[in-house]
Amino acid sequence: MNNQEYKQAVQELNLYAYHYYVLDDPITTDEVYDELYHKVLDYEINNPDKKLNDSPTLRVGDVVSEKFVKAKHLSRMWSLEDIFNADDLEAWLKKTYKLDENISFYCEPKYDGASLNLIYENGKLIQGITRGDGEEGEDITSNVKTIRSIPLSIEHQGRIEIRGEVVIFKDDFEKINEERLKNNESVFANPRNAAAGSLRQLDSSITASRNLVFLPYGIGENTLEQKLLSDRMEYIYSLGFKKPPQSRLCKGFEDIEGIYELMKNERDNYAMMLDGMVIKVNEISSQIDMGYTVKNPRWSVAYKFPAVEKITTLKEIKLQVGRSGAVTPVAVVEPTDIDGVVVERATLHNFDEIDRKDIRIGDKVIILRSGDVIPKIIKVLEHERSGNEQKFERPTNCPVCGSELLQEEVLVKCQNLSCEARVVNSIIYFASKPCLNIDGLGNKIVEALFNAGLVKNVIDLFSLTFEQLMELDSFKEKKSQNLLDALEGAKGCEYWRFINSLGIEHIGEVASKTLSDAFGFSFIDASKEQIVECDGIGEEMAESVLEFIRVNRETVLELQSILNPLEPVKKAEAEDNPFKGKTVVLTGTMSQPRPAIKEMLESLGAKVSGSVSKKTDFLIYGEDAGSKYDKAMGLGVKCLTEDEMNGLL
Ligand SMILES: NC(=O)c1ccc[n+]([C@@H]2O[C@H](COP(=O)([O-])OP(=O)(O)OC[C@H]3O[C@@H](n4cnc5c(N)ncnc54)[C@H](O)[C@@H]3O)[C@@H](O)[C@H]2O)c1
Ligand SMILES: [Zn+2]
Repeated sequence: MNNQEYKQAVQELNLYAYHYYVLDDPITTDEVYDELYHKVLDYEINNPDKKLNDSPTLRVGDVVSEKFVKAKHLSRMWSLEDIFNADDLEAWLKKTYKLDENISFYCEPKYDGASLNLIYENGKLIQGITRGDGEEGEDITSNVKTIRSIPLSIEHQGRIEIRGEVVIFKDDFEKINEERLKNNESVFANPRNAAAGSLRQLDSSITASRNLVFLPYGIGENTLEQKLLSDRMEYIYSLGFKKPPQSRLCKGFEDIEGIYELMKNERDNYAMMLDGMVIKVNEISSQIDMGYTVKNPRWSVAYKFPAVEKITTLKEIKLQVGRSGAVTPVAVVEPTDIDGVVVERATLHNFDEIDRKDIRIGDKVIILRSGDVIPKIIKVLEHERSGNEQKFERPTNCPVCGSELLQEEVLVKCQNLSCEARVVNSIIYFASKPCLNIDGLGNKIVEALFNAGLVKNVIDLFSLTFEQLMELDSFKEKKSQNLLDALEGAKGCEYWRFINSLGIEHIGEVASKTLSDAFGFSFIDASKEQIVECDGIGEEMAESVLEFIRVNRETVLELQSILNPLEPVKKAEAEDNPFKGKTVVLTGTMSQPRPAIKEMLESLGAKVSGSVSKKTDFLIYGEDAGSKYDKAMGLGVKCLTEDEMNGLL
């Protein structure tokens, strides 16, 4: 890097930082930012006399937005030096041991959110301030007071600054985006932006609606006497703050690498996004001796995880037609390795989102892949356009059957009930695990059956003959017989499976069970009033059921007579007990398989649900409980061990 390039890089970094910190709308990935930042840092080490005053290496964060009233921190807030691999760690440890040999390390997750400083005096929360430039930030006290994991009063009387990260849990983030798509609003790029943007709202009621969570990671000004950071943090948790989902005291390199690997491998299972692990010297007296650079503590470092966001090129937009006829756009991108997985396709949500973001073929885009969620395009890099990018034309006809498409609110739908895509996908759905669970009826086979003209709907499946199957390519005796056996085996299924397999819009496994339990075979004659009385079934779902039955009554009856499902037995009313009528979630390893415990609880009249929400009454946890436990604690749900549960019975 020469001086000219250095000056340019500083400008570029400052522009990135402004979009990231002030506007909460980054225009590049952390990876690109970090790489350039380190080049700038190297240049400055070699050319200290050329260092620019506005270099990002000299500053924490960015200027404070004028939208808010400014407020000073009692003691300064810092950034963190970052490292990326075992060699960096070794070098960092060497440097740190030189300052003090007798140290140990406290490791905890690096949360990817927005930093916040809380000031308490005489046991009362008096101010909440964003980090800002480290000296002063934005006074967002009224927003902060809406966050339920921030106690408004604590038992500690002395003046104290408690620092932490404000995050949005990953599944809340998905829900917010789903909701925004439904309301025709643009989606948040990632949980970090959503958290930072929600925290820095001028209208506190918006902050309050976003389910933000505060995780403390440090202490500023204080009068504490504990000599170890880990003891101080324990004390903070005891005041009513959330604990990290993982933390460990480490002696040195081996220990640190061990817990780093563990957190990195588990990162998808935590409720919140992590972008690394933070290592801190545990002895407070050593921390004080080591002190700070202009920007970072010398006693701490961020050990980053591999990036989950990458820049790639959008090559093509393909169209997919689902079983409901909904046509969705799918992005085909230049194959890109993200944390060990090559990503070639990404979701674009819907056509309105393409228009809103003005996504064009040939654009450079940021894609995010985290956990098992489908990779998404979260951002178009408009400033990188060459002018050769092509606008995408919204389809007017079904890409599969050619019939005219209809716009239904935010969805674009093929109305043709015998459209191959609709038929094939609905048969695949019919045979899938949570429906009739018919082995051997995947994509390829259903397509072959459809193309041979043997199957035009699910009822046709049950008149297939051995001879017909044998005439198909790739079908030999065994495969043909297996398929016929599997179809025969679907008969006599549980009634809820039958309901679920119909593919009624908005009616999934849980609702199917509810309807089956509530109505049994008279499900088909239930009225809207009766249906909405069921727990967890709203107006929209009820209307969807009625509309489906109205149109498909004959088919449903015919299918029922073919499948001959078991009539659900009405459960005897359970005797009074602490779980009756309550919603319970199970997590972790227990003394018996979870389905057995689920059944036991259901027989007591409890509803056992798969995910934790505000409506959950109890979480019952076994060993190695992960994100569900964190989430339940965050929401204040009563958490019981298996023994405690048994104790209540
Ligand atoms: N994409 C972009 O355009 C862009 C622009 C600027 C900065 N960035 C990103 O921001 C990073 C630099 O920003 P920074 O100065 O905020 O530093 P940082 O995010 O690397 O580290 C410091 C911050 O980490 C947070 N943190 C989370 N968990 C913590 C824990 N357990 N202990 C201590 N702190 C914890 C705190 O908020 C703290 O202020 C860069 O690495 C870059 O990836 C990206
Ligand atoms: Zn079609």
